[in-house]
Amino acid sequence: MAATRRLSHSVAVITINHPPVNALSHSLRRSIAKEFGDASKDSSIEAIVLCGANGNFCAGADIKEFGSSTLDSVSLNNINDAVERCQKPVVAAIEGVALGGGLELALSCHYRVANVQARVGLPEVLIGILPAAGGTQRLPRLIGIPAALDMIVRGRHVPATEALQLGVVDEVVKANTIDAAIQLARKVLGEKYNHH
Ligand SMILES: CCC/C=C/C(=O)SCCNC(=O)CCNC(=O)[C@H](O)C(C)(C)COP(=O)([O-])OP(=O)([O-])OC[C@H]1O[C@@H](n2cnc3c(N)ncnc32)[C@H](O)[C@@H]1OP(=O)([O-])[O-]
Repeated sequence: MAATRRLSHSVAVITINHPPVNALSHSLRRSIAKEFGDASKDSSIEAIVLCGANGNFCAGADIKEFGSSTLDSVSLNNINDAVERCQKPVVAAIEGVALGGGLELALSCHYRVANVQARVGLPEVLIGILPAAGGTQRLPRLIGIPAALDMIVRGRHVPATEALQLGVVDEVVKANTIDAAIQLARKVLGEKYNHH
């Protein structure tokens, strides 16, 4: 399991890979933090796209690690704060599911592009916990308190088209989600240069 990085023009594409659903295990979090940190510092990189392998963005915390005493040296909160603070535009490309900590990671990105088949949600309540990696702050900020509360207390999976209407995602595409995210990043960069 690892996050890998490739370059498309000046956009770094970081792929989260932990089959089958890219659950955020301790070692995956370390790997994301490393790749993201390196991309943030690399002066040849102007924007970053975060995406998932295996047809999914990320199904959240690794349930198989719940109750284990692994020292949490790289918390998802640390990663999310670094993503949000990044000086370069960061775009999430969401295929499959972005659930729980996976959606919280996507919410920390500056923009979100979703495949039309994707689903997003905060299902924590269904397993007796609350979103704890920024979702209870970032989601209401993005879509307002009533809509965010509805998602948080019901834990339902919201289809991409509804997520677009609610404002959880910025764009929905039928195919080539990662390419669309790269395009969006390049468009944002173009706007930045046009304003200077
Ligand atoms: C870090 C900060 C705090 C964050 C907290 C959270 O994120 S809380 C929220 C945490 N997230 C959730 O509560 C989401 C819970 N997951 C789901 O809702 C569904 O599994 C699904 C929609 C992701 C896929 O549905 P589907 O019908 O297409 O497939 P399926 O259900 O048959 O699963 C396929 C395989 O994936 C495995 N696996 C799945 N999720 C996890 C996971 N999180 N972990 C590990 N493994 C996971 C599953 O065991 C199975 O493995 P197996 O047995 O083949 O070796």
